[in-house]
Amino acid sequence: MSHLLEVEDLVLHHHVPRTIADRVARRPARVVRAVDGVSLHVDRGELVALVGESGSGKSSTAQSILGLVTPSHGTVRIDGSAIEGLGARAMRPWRRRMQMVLQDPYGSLDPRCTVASIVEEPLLIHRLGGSAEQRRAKAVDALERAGLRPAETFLPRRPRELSGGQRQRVAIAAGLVLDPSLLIADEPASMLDVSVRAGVLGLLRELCDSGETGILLITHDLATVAHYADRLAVMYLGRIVEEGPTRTVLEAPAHPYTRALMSSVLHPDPRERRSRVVLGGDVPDPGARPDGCAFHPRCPLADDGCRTTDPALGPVDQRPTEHSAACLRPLPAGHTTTAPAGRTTTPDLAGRAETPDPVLWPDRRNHVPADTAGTSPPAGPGAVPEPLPGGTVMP
Ligand SMILES: Nc1ncnc2c1ncn2[C@@H]1O[C@H](COP(=O)(O)OP(=O)(O)OP(=O)(O)O)[C@@H](O)[C@H]1O
Repeated sequence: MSHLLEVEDLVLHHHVPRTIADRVARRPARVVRAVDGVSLHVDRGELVALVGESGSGKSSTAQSILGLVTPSHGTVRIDGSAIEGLGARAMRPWRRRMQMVLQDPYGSLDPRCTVASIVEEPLLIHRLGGSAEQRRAKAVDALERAGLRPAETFLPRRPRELSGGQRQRVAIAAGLVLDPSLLIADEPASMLDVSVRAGVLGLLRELCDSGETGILLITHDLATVAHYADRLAVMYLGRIVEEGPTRTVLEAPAHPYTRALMSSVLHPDPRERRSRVVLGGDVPDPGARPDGCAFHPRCPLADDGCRTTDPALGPVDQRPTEHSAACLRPLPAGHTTTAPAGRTTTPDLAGRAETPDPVLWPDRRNHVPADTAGTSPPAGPGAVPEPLPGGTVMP
């Protein structure tokens, strides 16, 4: 059976025009490989999180899926039908089925409009909804589904009269009014207070649980999605470097980049001391992708092989699982690996063996059974923080 959304080998290259300085220096035009061969799928009732640092290509992936930009290569299928490269007219019915929720509930809503007109507008654009009464009824239904109850009391209000969380719910209602099968939410909670974030993300989870909608949630915040996503796809420099069921990836992050993202998440218990690796440097320029594994300049585990071999996304384990990583030395839970020096050991992010972080470098003895494992990392004896190359360690 076909997936609700299936993306295969998606590539988006931006051709950056030469500046005067480039011409003077006789530098060629640059090609930015914002998306560099992404494949993923989302099913109905499923919330898939696309996670990565700023500049990793998450928004470019979303825009390519939605047809807002034309991908250079690859296939995007909705319920088995290929939609990439369709013209505006042919794309119209598909646009209705794919709605986007943007990051900024302050900027995305017209301050002059009432909630009623904001939520009814997509029906008018797509010439749906019938009479004014029918459109109003659909708007009320969408607001209720977005958790704004009683919906009638919100209809005459303007965005400035609403809280940040309520504005984001209005934006979600404006997407829901078209009954989309796929919702792409680009950092929908990142501009909201922590106290209302959970409400908005919980709403997205509820929409998935109703079974009709699938959601691709784009975020840089691994901690937030841990509680809501069914599957994670971790993106680095235009490619997916690790993917799998959320619990599997968080319990046994196989790619050093995923482990570094996890370690940069603040732990709620300040008494727990464990080494946290905050990645040094920025995502490299996608116009000058490093040779070999693109993560190797920031990876303390990189060896000569990583500098020359570009690893493909492949299964982490020999057992049939959905957990994949693009790393020459992926580390599932309890695994040991050969450190650069040739010893068989469990290395820390610096490649040293003596003080493995029990959370990021799980050991079989610390393994948390699946039924007791929550989304927060298990407590364990804390390693004494020490500076690591390529990053900063914080207690
Ligand atoms: N129109 C464009 N022209 C040239 N380069 C672009 C263009 N749009 C995006 N890029 C580059 O493509 C890369 C990926 O950008 P993208 O916005 O998709 O990343 P992101 O992971 O969504 O980041 P953020 O979370 O900051 O939005 C970045 O290096 C960005 O500078």
